Amino acid sequence: MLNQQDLQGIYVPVITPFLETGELDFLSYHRYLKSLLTHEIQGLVINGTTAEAPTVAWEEVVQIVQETRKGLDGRQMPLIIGTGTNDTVSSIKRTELAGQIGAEAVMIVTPYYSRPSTEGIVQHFQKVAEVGVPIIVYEVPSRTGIRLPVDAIRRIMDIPGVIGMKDSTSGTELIRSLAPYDTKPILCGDDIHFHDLLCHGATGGILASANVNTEVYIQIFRLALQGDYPRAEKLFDVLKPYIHKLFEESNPAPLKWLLARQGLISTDTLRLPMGPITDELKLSFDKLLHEQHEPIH
Ligand SMILES: O=C(O)C1=N[C@H](C(=O)O)C[C@H](O)C1
Repeated sequence: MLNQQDLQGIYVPVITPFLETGELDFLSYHRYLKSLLTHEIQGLVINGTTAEAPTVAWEEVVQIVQETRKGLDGRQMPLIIGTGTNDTVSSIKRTELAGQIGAEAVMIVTPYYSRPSTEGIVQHFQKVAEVGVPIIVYEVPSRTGIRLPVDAIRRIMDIPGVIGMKDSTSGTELIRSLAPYDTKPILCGDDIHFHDLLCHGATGGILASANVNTEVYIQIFRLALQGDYPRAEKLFDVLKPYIHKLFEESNPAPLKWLLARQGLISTDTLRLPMGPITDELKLSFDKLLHEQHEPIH
């Protein structure tokens, strides 16, 4: 099981490759995973936003975990599984099941859609934490429609079993508000703010864009760890145009297109209501890739 000290470095949220028919494509998954695992990443996040969690059934998540372990071939690497929903009971059930299949931690998103009260949200995290699998709180207002007040985040972070947070709040306001307190580790979950958050004490990131240029992300993290933020920023500036393109349309559609273009997955198929990127983005992404260098796997 993960603890607070483990929340350091680059965690990569994996995609879920599909065949054109919409079924899971494990041939592609293994090719993609093999390439990813050539890097010294800290761990993998399965069933996150990047994995299209809303359209992947739990039975499929179990299969993906099994295939991931096969791909790891004995290598020790933490697997974090996304088990948060907007229903406390189902989040508890999924967290129990994730624990049974060996999740080292789970990622629990702020419950969305039903607009629960702050009190209800704190209780949601308390109940899920009682399962006993370490929790990474995932705060992503742009997707959930809720921005938790700092007090509530502090209460949630204080829950035993919560080991840290993935901050996707688009900026440094939250991390700066938490800085005066002895808070648990914060991982950046908003790719374009990775360097900014490192400067404010983030201990790493869970970054969809680190599926490509992975080595550069690792270097940026290492430079920040040494306190060399200017060099880290120089490297990060190189990544910015890619990050902008990867998030110009909903993640993970641009990422899947890019991985398919690189031959790592066989198609860029997404499950509806998600769909492929527009021709305009394909053209402008191609232009970027020709002007700059192709990303490093
Ligand atoms: O799946 C994830 O984990 C991530 N999802 C975010 C999103 O798509 O909103 C982006 C972040 O890079 C990681």
